[in-house]
Amino acid sequence: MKELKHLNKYFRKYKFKILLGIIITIVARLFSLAVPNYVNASIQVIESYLGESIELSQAKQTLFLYILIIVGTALLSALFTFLMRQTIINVSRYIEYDLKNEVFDHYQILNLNFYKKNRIGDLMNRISEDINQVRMYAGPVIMYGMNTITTFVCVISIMYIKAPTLATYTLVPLPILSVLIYQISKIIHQRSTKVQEFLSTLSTFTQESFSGVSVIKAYGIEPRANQELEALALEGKNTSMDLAKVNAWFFPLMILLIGISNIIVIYFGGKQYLNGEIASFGLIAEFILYVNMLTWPVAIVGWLTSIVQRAEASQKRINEFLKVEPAIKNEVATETPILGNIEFKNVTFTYEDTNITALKSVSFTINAGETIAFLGKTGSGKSTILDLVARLYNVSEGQVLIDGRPIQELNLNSLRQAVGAVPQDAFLFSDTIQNNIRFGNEKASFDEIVEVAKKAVVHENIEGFTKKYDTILGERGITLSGGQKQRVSIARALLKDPKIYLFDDCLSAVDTETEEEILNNLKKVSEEKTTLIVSHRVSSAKNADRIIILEDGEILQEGTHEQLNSIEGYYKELYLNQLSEKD
Ligand SMILES: Nc1ncnc2c1ncn2[C@@H]1O[C@H](COP(=O)(O)OP(=O)(O)OP(=O)(O)O)[C@@H](O)[C@H]1O
Repeated sequence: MKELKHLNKYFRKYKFKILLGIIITIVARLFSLAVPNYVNASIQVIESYLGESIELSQAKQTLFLYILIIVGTALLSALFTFLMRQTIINVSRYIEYDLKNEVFDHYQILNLNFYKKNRIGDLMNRISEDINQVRMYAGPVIMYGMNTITTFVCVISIMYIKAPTLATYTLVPLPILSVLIYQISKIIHQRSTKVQEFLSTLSTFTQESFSGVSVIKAYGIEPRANQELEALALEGKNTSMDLAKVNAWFFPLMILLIGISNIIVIYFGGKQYLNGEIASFGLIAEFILYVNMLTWPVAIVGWLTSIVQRAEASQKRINEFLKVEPAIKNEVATETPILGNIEFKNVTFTYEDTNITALKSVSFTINAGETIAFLGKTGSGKSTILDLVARLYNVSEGQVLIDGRPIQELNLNSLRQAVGAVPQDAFLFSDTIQNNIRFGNEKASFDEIVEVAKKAVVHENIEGFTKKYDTILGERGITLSGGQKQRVSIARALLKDPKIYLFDDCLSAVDTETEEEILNNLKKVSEEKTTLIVSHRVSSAKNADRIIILEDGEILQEGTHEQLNSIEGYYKELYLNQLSEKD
């Protein structure tokens, strides 16, 4: 129960609702307790009439009254049972909502390394399936737990007050039932965990097959994919059958034990009645009803125990992530305006997960308003520089300074607001094109969106779609070409109108003519902005104020196009190569 303590703050938050729920539960049970008593009383009325101690009309009148009481209390009990669910189950839904928000908010502040270390499926599972298990603890366990305790205390007390010997005989099978159900619940739990794990494997497999369907088809490996799925499905069938077998024992066992208890009541009750130890056989009927009232709570004890165990395991998984401290924290409460001067002072950066040192003692200065291009072979550290400017990671050694201040002394929000990043793999949401661009500035008008789309040279493409800017993208809609995606992503950054632009190889899928047009537009837009362009093409870099060539995380060359072109080296070679390719 150590892990579940995390929920105490929520229990405190909803304490009045929970208290009300508990009171309602007790009231509901008390009303239901009236039924067996009046069934007994009704039988006694019939006994009295048969014994000729009361008249028929009097018997009818009393019976009518008792039946009204039985129906009335049953209805009231049903009403309060409904209210019980409405209060306690609602509280569990509130707690589920709060916990989901807490976990999601925490996910949001964790940095990219966390997402590298953990699989998306696992993150999704913890925020959905695990929280659902925990909800079962916060709702049904409290509700059925209270119900069980109230029923137990009241029913057993009444039974002992009315007929202690018969009560003892009647209750004997119940602990056996409880232990058996607990054992079965445990096996059910183990086997359903296996089924859950299997379902997770199956959904990962199918999701990958659907996402990679074009590769599967292109390589003609459908039969292999089918075989793999068949093997998985067979395993799934076996695990599900194992679960079904043990599930099949649950209800027959309960019915058997209820039956045994009923027989005990009838046998011993009947004997006692014949011996004159109990006054009326109405009491036997009353006890049969009590036994039936007790059976479900007894059976449920095992079920509740397994829910608590499952919730504890799930909360442990949730707590593991909640305990992860964000590596990048906002340490400055007040906003810090940003002008756009950037300085790298002997920056060394090693990726934690791969231990790759992507940058080795890199130093350069970029003045606000300058455009700098970064070129170099793949893996030379270009994208890493952009990530460090946006403080997606903290540097390992050295310092990144923005406007002369260490980057960690800036308000993180102000920094991220000041940066307009266009990543290498443009990510677009399953939404309209318009909303995808508006992501850069929620308040932008439609005209402003069109204007940036024109600058990113994607307006005409968008106009070509039937629904134009309302075209839905992604899984539910059309798939844009790589170049179109990149340009929508550029439009999004332009709409943000930031102080610093970070363009990470974002024209790689665009033909050179369009590239030129976009670069000309960008030049106008980014005149007063600090612009960092990462590219593999000289055409994207040649107009920059300065070009930095990286190799293996170190600066190899630095200068203007003319300067670098006048000396032998990587840049000139690349320029000549690309020039001849163009010709
Ligand atoms: N998120 C990451 N986790 C671990 N290692 C990384 C990560 N991103 C990059 N690396 C490694 O760091 C090195 C530099 O990568 P980076 O992406 O900065 O290079 P790049 O010059 O932008 O390459 P490209 O031109 O192919 O985009 C590479 O060796 C890469 O494998």
